[in-house]
Amino acid sequence: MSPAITVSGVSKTYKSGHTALHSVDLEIARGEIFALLGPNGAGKTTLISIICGIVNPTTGTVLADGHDVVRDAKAARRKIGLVPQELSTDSFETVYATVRFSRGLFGRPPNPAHIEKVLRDLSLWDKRDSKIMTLSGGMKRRVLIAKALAHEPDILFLDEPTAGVDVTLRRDMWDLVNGLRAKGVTIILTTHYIEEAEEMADRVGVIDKGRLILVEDKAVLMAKLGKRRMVLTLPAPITAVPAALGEWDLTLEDGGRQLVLTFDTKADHTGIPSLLRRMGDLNIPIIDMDMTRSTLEDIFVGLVSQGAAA
Ligand SMILES: Nc1ncnc2c1ncn2[C@@H]1O[C@H](COP(=O)(O)OP(=O)(O)OP(=O)(O)O)[C@@H](O)[C@H]1O
Repeated sequence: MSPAITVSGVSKTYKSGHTALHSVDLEIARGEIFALLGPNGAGKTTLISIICGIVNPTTGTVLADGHDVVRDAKAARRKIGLVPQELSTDSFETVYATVRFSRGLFGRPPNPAHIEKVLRDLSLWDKRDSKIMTLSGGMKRRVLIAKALAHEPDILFLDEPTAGVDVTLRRDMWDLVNGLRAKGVTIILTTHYIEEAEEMADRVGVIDKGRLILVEDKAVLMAKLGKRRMVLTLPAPITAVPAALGEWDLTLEDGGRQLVLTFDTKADHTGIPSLLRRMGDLNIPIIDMDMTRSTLEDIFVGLVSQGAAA
């Protein structure tokens, strides 16, 4: 089966001369939930806008469900729903009319049962006759999602779905994403929130300064995330890890002054109590003990700052 999205060699230089994307390649499988992480200005919105056919790439091609988003724009767009960051117009229309109209835009026949389901799923049914301009920010955000789902897209883009939203909407959003996942909808979300990627994504991509610098299964990243370090500071440096401590995953750092144990927090045994007992038996003194953890955030910040140094 062909991928849901194929991005090949996509670059974007705006009229201002600023290059927002440098030759991005990315494949997204059907039914996958893909989180695109990156700092402000990294190029996330530009990439999404190109895939959705709103912005033209300077070079490269994008296929959505096999349709070229520039040459075969109409067919590609029918497959795609986009939840943008902001509601661009404060409409006098009602919620129901707005969402129904969105469906019509994509040439889909009317389906009141589907519109009702979408509005109910998003707790908007009671507000169906309200004018958009009278709604709270959170409710407007729900309308954006309803509009994107009105034409039953196979691929849904969520651009910063939970930036600045309250906890209830955030939870509803996660439930909604899980419901769509169960139906086989492909979901691509951009986010600043690492925990959001951890909660929802199958795969994570990190974009920095217009370059996709990492694409990885979340499980692999979480395995890295699960690593912890216990740092034992010794009163005097040693030249090698003592042979009697060979059964633990130990390394020497800080010129032999620190003995570092790396362990997996998810493992049944961290090895800490037995190591400390053995060191006591061997009369190896310790003057300080510290725990550090590598998180997805660390991995992300590390990658992005490496990019900054380059
Ligand atoms: N229409 C435009 N004309 C010129 N430059 C633009 C335009 N749109 C975006 N840019 C620039 O391109 C870069 C990438 O912007 P983009 O909005 O894609 O980043 P982002 O990762 O989505 O950031 P954020 O998280 O802040 O939304 C930024 O430096 C931005 O200023």
